[in-house]
Parts: sequence; structure tokens; C-alpha cells
Amino acid sequence: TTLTANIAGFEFDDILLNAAGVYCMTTEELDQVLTAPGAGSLVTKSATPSFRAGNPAPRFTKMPLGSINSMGLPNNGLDYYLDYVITKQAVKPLFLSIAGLTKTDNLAMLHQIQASNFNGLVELNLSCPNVPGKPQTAYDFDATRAILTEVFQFYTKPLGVKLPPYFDIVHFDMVAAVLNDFPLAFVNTINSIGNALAIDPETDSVMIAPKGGFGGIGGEIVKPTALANVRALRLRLNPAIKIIGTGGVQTGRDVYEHILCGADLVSVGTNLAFEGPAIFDRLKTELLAEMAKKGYRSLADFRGNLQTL
Ligand SMILES: C=Cc1c(C(=O)O)[nH]c(=O)[nH]c1=O
Repeated sequence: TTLTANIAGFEFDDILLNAAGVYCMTTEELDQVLTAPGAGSLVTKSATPSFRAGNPAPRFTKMPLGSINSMGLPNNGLDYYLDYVITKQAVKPLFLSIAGLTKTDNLAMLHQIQASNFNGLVELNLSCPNVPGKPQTAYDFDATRAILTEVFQFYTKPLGVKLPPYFDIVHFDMVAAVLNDFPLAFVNTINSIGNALAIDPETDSVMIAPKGGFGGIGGEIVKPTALANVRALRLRLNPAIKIIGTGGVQTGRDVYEHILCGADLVSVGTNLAFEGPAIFDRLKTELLAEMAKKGYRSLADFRGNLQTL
């Protein structure tokens, strides 16, 4: 049985990786994902041009059925992550995530990456929900079209976008109409469901400090929304635009469902944070068992084959 995927000519011989933000802040964390059995790649914490401390703690908390976070884009700056992926890119195809606070920052970082020795894949994060005063770009379809237009005037290396969840069929149509106009290598869907609220039953208090407790949620609770976004975009996007499915993965069956909806790679956030990199080998084992039960020998046997009634 083979678990392979191909994005922009890169062959992945395992299809699991971390979700940006989890196990990817430091080179030590990144090395744990790089060497984890079952993980076929990794993505760095979304980078800004320079170091950011991020929001005050507590800013990432476990809650029933998942997690809530308002990290506020803490990161060690683009150079730190660019150096890491350049050093390690011979090992396996790697993703470098960027999340500039302005279009200018994003374009400047992409110019630097274009001129660098990094030949892997860039994930342009258009969906960070936790920078006070900054909207999630990908909820503004004109702004999304505008930045991608400028990016593809000079950026020639493989690039994809990290999308927020959409909750309206017409929004699926609208974002796909924008994305299909660009030579994207992939989309990664979903980012956390933004600006939710969780309450601590002991203290009757919110669970995280920033933004009065409002934060993005992930984990088991978001799986139905994640699967819907993978499915909706797979049905609408050019086949050349591959999909990384993210959201609600905690078992091999969850990985299987993301693939059934059309995902090529599957990334794990909340449950990786809780369980650690050993989760990748467990998920791979469980996925292989699920495939064996169904008689499938490769992901191509069932990718996108969700049945409708
Ligand atoms: C890059 C910022 C993000 C953050 C963050 O750093 O607060 N949290 C998320 O759930 N998604 C993000 O995209």
C-alpha cells in the first residue's frame, strides 16, 4: 500500500504534516516533525519579516472537543525559518509559511524567498484571525485577488494559500473563482474557526487572555467544517491546484475522510499539540488499516470519491 502525493512536482511518500503554528516555532520542534515516522513534510510557523512576541498568555488552551488560541503571530522572523528550510530541504519537500501584517510585508518576504536558495513550497497565510485590528484577508475576495495578482507578477516558485473556513456556498464559489485565476500549487483548508469564545466552568472566565477571550478554535469540533471546505474547494478548483486538508484530525479515519473529500496531504494541529509527533505514526497505521478494510491499495483509489445520496 502506498501513501503518496504530488504537489508542484514534489513527491511526498507520506501524506501527514503539522499544521502551521503547531510544533514549528523553533528548530528543535521542527526537527521533531522532520524526523517523525509517518510525517511526510512540515510547515514552519507563519513568519513575519522580523521577530514577534505575539499576544499575552494564556493564549493557547485545551477546551472540550478541541483548542482555542489567540497566539497573535509570535515567530522568530522570516530569516530564522528560511535558514531552516534551506538547510533541510534536501531531506524532503518542505513548506515555509508567511503571514505578513501588510501586503507590503508579504511581497517583501516573497521577494526575499524568490531570491533565496529555498526551492520548496511557500504557504501564504491569508487567514490569521488573531492579530488585533487585522482582518482575515481571505474573507475579502478583492483583497485576495489583489495580493495574488501582485505576487504572481514576480514569484515563480511553488506557492499555495492557507484559507479560513467559509460557511456560505456562495463564498465557496467566490473564493474558487479568485483562486482559479492563479497558478497556485495548492490551497490549505481550513485555518482555525476564528473568534470563538470558551468559558472556564470553575471561574466563569474566558480561557485565553487576548481579545477578551476571543480566539480561533481547532480540533474535533471543527471537523465537519473542515471536511466541507475541502470538499467544496475540490469540486470547484482546477485539478492542478492540490489541497492540503486541515481540521479535526485525531484518527486515521479522520485522515481518510479528508482524502475522501479530495485532500492530497493532511495536516494536524490541535491533536498534534496534545499528543506530540508520535501522533503521525498512529494516524498512518490507522489510515492503512482503514484502507485495508476497504480494499484500497493507494490514495488514488479513493481520493475525492465521497459518495452522495
Ligand atoms: C498566523 C497566525 C495564526 C494564529 C496565531 O498566531 O494567533 N492562530 C491561528 O489559529 N491561525 C493563524 O493563522
